[in-house]
Amino acid sequence: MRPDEDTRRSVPPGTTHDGAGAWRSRIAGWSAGTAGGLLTGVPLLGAAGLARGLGVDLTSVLAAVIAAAVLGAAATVAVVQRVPHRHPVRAALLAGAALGAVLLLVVHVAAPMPGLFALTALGLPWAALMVAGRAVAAGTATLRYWHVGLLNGLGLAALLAGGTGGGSGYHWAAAGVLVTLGALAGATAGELLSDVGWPPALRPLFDNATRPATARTAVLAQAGLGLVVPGALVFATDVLRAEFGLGPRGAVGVVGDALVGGAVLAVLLRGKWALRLAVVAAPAGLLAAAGALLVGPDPTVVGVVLFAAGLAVAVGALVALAVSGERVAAEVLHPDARPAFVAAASVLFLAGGLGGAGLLTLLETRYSAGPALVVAAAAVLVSIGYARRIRRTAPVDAERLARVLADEVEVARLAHRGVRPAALSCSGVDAAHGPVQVLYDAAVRVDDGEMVAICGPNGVGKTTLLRVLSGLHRPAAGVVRLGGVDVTTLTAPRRIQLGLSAVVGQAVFGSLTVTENLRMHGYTLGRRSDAVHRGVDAAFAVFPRLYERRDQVAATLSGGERQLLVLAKTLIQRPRMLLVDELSLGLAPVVVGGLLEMLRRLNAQGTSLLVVEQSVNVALSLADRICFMEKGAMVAEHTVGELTGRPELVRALMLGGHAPAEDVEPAHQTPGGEPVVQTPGGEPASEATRADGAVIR
Ligand SMILES: Nc1ncnc2c1ncn2[C@@H]1O[C@H](COP(=O)(O)OP(=O)(O)OP(=O)(O)O)[C@@H](O)[C@H]1O
Repeated sequence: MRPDEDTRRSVPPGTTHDGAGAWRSRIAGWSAGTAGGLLTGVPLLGAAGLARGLGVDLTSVLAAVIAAAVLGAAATVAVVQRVPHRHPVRAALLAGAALGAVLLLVVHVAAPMPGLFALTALGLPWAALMVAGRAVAAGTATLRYWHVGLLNGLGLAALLAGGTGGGSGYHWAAAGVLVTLGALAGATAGELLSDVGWPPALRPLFDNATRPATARTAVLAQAGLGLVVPGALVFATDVLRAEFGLGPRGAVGVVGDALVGGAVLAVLLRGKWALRLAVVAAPAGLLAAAGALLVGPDPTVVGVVLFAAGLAVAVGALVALAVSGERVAAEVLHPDARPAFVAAASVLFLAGGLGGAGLLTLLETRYSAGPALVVAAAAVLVSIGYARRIRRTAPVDAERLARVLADEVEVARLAHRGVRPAALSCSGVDAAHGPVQVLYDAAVRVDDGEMVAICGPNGVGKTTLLRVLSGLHRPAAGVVRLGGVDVTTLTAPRRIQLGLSAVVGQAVFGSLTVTENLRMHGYTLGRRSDAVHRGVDAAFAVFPRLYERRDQVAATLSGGERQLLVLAKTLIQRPRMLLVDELSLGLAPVVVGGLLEMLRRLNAQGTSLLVVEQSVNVALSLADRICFMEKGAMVAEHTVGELTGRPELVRALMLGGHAPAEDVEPAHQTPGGEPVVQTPGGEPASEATRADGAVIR
């Protein structure tokens, strides 16, 4: 498979938010949003009606809905990942229907209606969310239609629950199933009308979608928002009945009105002020709703109106917060990652909604409305914290995206002129080990056929950068390109298949012989038996010393021989680009000399190389160019010609990563001198002592 087949754009042509595709995308966005709102709202808002109809407590019904939705989500994602990606809704529909049928069979004798009801929750809401992810591929404009649809769907669900809430829960359940199936049909129609593609694989796209800090925050904020918005609606319906003495019809009616008010407010709170105003309006609304509870428990008009108004303001502000946060995040995300981002945000929104509905109602029925309101207030505060963080991180992420997009334009421009892109490059790379950030905006570039070395003091992040490049460590930000193709989200095995190999550590099987190690490696790459044998023979031809020890177990090899074996393994991979970490570490100069010779031969055969080296002398004897790292960032870059004969400059770069001011003029202006190193084996010719007393070779 060619690289561009694997990393092709997930947003096909014709899906932009302008031109002929615009109305289709908007219909898809709106219908998917409506379906999502209905499918979420009907089981949640109808739970109280069903509980009454069946004579069971509300918490049990909500628990059943949550369990069914989680099961449905897992099934939907599993099915969608295994069928042709062009028809996710139909696949999800099938999955939901099949699981629902099984569930119906199981519960038929005991309680048919809860089974039918659970069918509503099972899988179907997630189908709508899948559509949402695709619909928004059309652009951020469609996002707005999706959100409007979501509110419409939730409002419709409230009206439906209000209209039938006075009657039997059975009738409600039947009506709910019919309406949700209708909504899903609408979403399917949206899918058919829109030619938006679905990402080839969810996992890497979700990874990508949550990589910039802004997007990650916005996705997490959705969970809190979900908890408050759909969760609060269920809770509010119950509070209106229990505290204000309204009937079921009246309660959902008031909630429906509050939703309409919230939707109007969400539409009004737009632009750059939205994030600022919403963070004030949301707690104010919640406070007003809590204050209304103090006016109760008498069913006074003032109390109900104040409660509904507070709810409307809180919900509207939170939805505005969600939309603005999502829009800001979408703007700092690469267009390829946007659909997955919205899908991830939607899934968390619904998860928060289901969890919130269960939690708030449980607190309210077991204790009182007070603790439930405290939890809702905490969720609001967390969401507000997220909104503030989004404002802080967005400019940095936007700048980074601009750089990545500019890179892409440059790569395309050069390709158009027949110029080959860099063999390997990365830019804007941030990476952390747990909470400790190690790489800061790191960048490196290796041209075709070039040998580049990375030097720097211990612990500055050289190995971490190599692991990011080879796919062994997931960066928090940045982009890695192999031959101009973005491979940031590809796994290490996929990168090996695309020609990028890494020698990191001395990973060999100690109990296997040299030959077995090489064969095993060939098989793990998925090579056929004859190809593996040819690869092993080729490796032995290059490494006669290994051939002599072909039947010796790897555990008994010397350090240098083991390093040779690791290199031989990479030969079997036939890499276009090879990354090597600390080849000379702990080895005698004569052994290092032999290994370097091997690297030169590989390079002469067309392999580009990026080596991490502690020993600047080894780097000087091997590479065309040396990049110096300090505290997780590249601070200097020189050709070997510029460094040769300038030990002071080299020493300064190794000590602090920066060249002294008087020593940065081009090499041809400096007086000639002895090269720092002359021997290919990397024999040290000069030494420097760092501030911490360590000796730099
Ligand atoms: N798995 C890990 N868990 C936690 N911290 C780690 C881990 N690996 C590396 N680090 C830390 O990250 C920082 C950078 O480590 P890294 O190995 O990338 O540096 P380096 O420049 O390659 O160092 P050296 O030249 O000594 O090999 C160090 O402070 C190290 O302690």
